[in-house]
Amino acid sequence: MPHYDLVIVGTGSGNSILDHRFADWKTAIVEKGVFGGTCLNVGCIPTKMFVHTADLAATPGHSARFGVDEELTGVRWRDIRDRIFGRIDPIAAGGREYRLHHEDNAGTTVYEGTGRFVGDKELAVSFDDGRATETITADRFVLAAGGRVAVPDVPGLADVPYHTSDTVMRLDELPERMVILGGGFIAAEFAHVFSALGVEVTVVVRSGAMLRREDTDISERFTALARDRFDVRLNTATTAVRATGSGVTVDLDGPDGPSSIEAGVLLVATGRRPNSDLLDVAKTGIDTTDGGFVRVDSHQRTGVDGIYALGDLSSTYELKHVANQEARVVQHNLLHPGEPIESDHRYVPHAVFGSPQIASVGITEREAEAQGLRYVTSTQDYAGIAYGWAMEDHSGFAKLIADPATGLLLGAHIIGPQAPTLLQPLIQAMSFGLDARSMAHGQYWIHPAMPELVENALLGLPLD
Ligand SMILES: Cc1cc2nc3c(=O)[nH]c(=O)nc-3n(C[C@H](O)[C@H](O)[C@H](O)COP(=O)(O)OP(=O)(O)OC[C@H]3O[C@@H](n4cnc5c(N)ncnc54)[C@H](O)[C@@H]3O)c2cc1C
Ligand SMILES: NC(=O)c1ccc[n+]([C@@H]2O[C@H](COP(=O)([O-])OP(=O)(O)OC[C@H]3O[C@@H](n4cnc5c(N)ncnc54)[C@H](O)[C@@H]3O)[C@@H](O)[C@H]2O)c1
Repeated sequence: MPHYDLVIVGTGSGNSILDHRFADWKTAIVEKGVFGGTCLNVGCIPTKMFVHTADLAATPGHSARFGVDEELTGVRWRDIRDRIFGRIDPIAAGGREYRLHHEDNAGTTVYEGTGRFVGDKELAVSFDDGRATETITADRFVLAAGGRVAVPDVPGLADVPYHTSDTVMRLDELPERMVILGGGFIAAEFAHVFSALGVEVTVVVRSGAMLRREDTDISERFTALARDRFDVRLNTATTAVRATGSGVTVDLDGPDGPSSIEAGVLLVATGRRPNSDLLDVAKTGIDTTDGGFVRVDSHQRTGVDGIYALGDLSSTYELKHVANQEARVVQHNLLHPGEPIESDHRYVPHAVFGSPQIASVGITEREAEAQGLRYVTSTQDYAGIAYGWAMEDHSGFAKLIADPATGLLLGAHIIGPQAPTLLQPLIQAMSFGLDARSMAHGQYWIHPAMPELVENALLGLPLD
């Protein structure tokens, strides 16, 4: 049975751990799918390439108010798709090739199969091509096996062809109509993408708002704007799904009673779940949460000596920048076990790249209330800053939540053009303990640029 110093399961963020400092280690990487994991192949990167393309396609729809009459004369879906994956697929293939054949990886064995624990630090790797299962052991493991799409229990769903974020970006043809189940990140981003490219989109949301985990003001504004663009069914249950003629019929039950929609494509976007069950982590003594996330401490250590976990397998954030940060922590702690460092989860931001964009860090007003904090808020509309006039923006805003005594920011939420870029200095302020007054007054703000949105929001905070 081959024994290693270190085995890494998963080539998403896990693939970034091995570098020249591990050259003397006997290492193995186990990957069941495409090298590079979710973000590169079916997540962040292709979706944002589609989002940017969708932004371009949507431009003629709102250019007339500037006195510029533009017309969208066509969308070449296959060209869009092939340009995007023509860029991504070679990167994944290059990553695989590097680990398999480059001299840097002379000490690394790549197992292109599925790992599953069968005993204490014993991992059985099975292969799709009929090769016999191999069992490997190691002193240390890094579990970076991510998560997968969670498919809801809807009657009939298992019997119809449906898509998920794993497959929908590789469609051969755009459908006339698409039904999206779910009102979260993926629904918000793909509704924008496909609607901008000419597909009639219906979004089915079981609660009363899209993106309801955002600050309520943000979620309400986003939902209102989404309803102007797509058919958004709120407070609606999906009761059944049936295959019909050219696609799928989705039976719904909402505030106006039962209804049905026929669509060429059904996209299921109702969340993801960690792969701890497929990896059978319990067999090596690893504990999981009720949601199936591998339990780790602040050093990314599981309860089993020498086994670390990171990313979507152990983190409820399910964000790439979190997985990457945790991978750096694990890398350090493998190399310097006597001086372990901790992951920093104090101010984890996220962004939703729909239209409009949303970016957020820290707590929402709802959370501030629930925690009984003394707080103040300030909201600045894009419409109130010069660049907002230039953009004719009438719906975006930045909302800040701060401690009135110290001026330290507790949360920052932006909805509107370039929201993630505008949020970054606020993340920096929170991370480095810069108070709102110092941030607003202690530097120049370029006039008349978009960051004046942030400056004015800071100045608007009614601090003590
Ligand atoms: C559509 C979509 C868009 C997204 N957009 C963003 C975004 O804009 N910004 C952002 O921050 N995050 C985004 N995310 C989330 C982000 O992709 C993930 O948080 C991140 O990729 C997680 O990285 P990871 O290394 O933990 O897991 P993954 O990248 O999922 O890697 C896990 C790897 O392990 C392999 N594996 C799993 N089980 C086994 C096994 N038993 N044996 C062997 N190999 C195994 C898998 O094949 C996979 O390659 C998006 C996700 C999706 C689905
Ligand atoms: N820009 C980004 O960072 C980005 C983009 C896409 C995805 N992601 C990551 O991928 C993860 C998955 O995205 P997602 O949109 O699938 O999940 P999500 O958790 O954001 O949204 C899931 C949606 O499905 C609904 N839902 C859940 N179960 C349901 C059921 N049984 N029936 C009907 N509706 C149900 C929820 O109420 C919610 O509206 C996200 O949590 C996020 O971390 C990130």
